[in-house]
Amino acid sequence: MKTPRIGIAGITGRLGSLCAEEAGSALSVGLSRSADEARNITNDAAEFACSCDVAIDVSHAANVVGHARIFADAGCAWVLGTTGLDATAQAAVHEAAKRIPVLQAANFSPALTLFLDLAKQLGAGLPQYDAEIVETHHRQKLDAPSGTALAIGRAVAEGRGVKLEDVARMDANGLRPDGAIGFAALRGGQIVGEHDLVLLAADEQITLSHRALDRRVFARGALMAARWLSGRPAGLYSMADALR
Ligand SMILES: NC(=O)C1=CN([C@@H]2O[C@H](COP(=O)(O)OP(=O)(O)OC[C@H]3O[C@@H](n4cnc5c(N)ncnc54)[C@H](OP(=O)(O)O)[C@@H]3O)[C@@H](O)[C@H]2O)C=CC1
Ligand SMILES: O=C(O)C1=N[C@H](C(=O)O)C[C@H](O)C1
Repeated sequence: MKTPRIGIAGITGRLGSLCAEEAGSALSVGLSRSADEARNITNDAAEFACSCDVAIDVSHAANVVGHARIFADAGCAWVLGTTGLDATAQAAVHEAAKRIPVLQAANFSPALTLFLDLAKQLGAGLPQYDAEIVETHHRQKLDAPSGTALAIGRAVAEGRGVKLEDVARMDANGLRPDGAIGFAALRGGQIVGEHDLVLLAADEQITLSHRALDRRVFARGALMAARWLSGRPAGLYSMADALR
């Protein structure tokens, strides 16, 4: 099978630039708000989508609705790692997945992908324990809580047979309701990404921790996902699907 041509949306960014390095000769095009012909970077999403077989999108949530339509029209596969999506953007992702293969992952790390399974198990096995999710990221990060923290929360909620939207506690003011899943976000320095899931009872607590030590772990995961996704049927896939 031929190597897919890889495009990177957000190619000038912290993660996008590492994805470009990892893609090597498979990199066919980049997308940025500032075109740079010498580096084969366009600012036209439609031109971008026609110049690659699979787009790795690590840009900004504000672009997701537009990318969903443009990538689906062009028929290019979409690896979506951008976080901070609102309900409208998420709905656009679901619509696009009816027409093209889409792999959406808030975190491309293989270990973090397994963490989500463990979080679901812990949620199911310890339904009465207070669940708290603490994440820490570099000072430049725009969205909070992180997409990964929300994915961990969704996994715990799924294990408990509830919807995260019904039990999420974003603000610790007031008495903690039973069954709440709490979130706390810290921002500072150049922390690549830290996530802790803590389950607390009166007589014990358990903490599941993940530390991304090098942002390259995400870039490598994104490239693996892109190679896996290219040529698949339309549908919405996860990192877990790619790692199976
Ligand atoms: N799934 C995963 O494993 C990971 C996901 N992420 C997510 O990827 C995204 C990018 O992260 P990161 O690389 O750190 O961010 P950066 O800010 O470093 O890069 C994002 C790039 O997107 C471009 N961009 C396009 N539109 C906008 C906009 N409206 N506002 C700001 N930037 C825009 C910018 O490039 P230009 O100015 O050239 O257009 C910018 O360089 C985030 O959503 C982050 O949470 C991050 C790490 C891991
Ligand atoms: O913005 C980041 O840096 C990261 N974003 C992702 C998220 O929001 O979960 C993944 C990782 O934690 C790094």
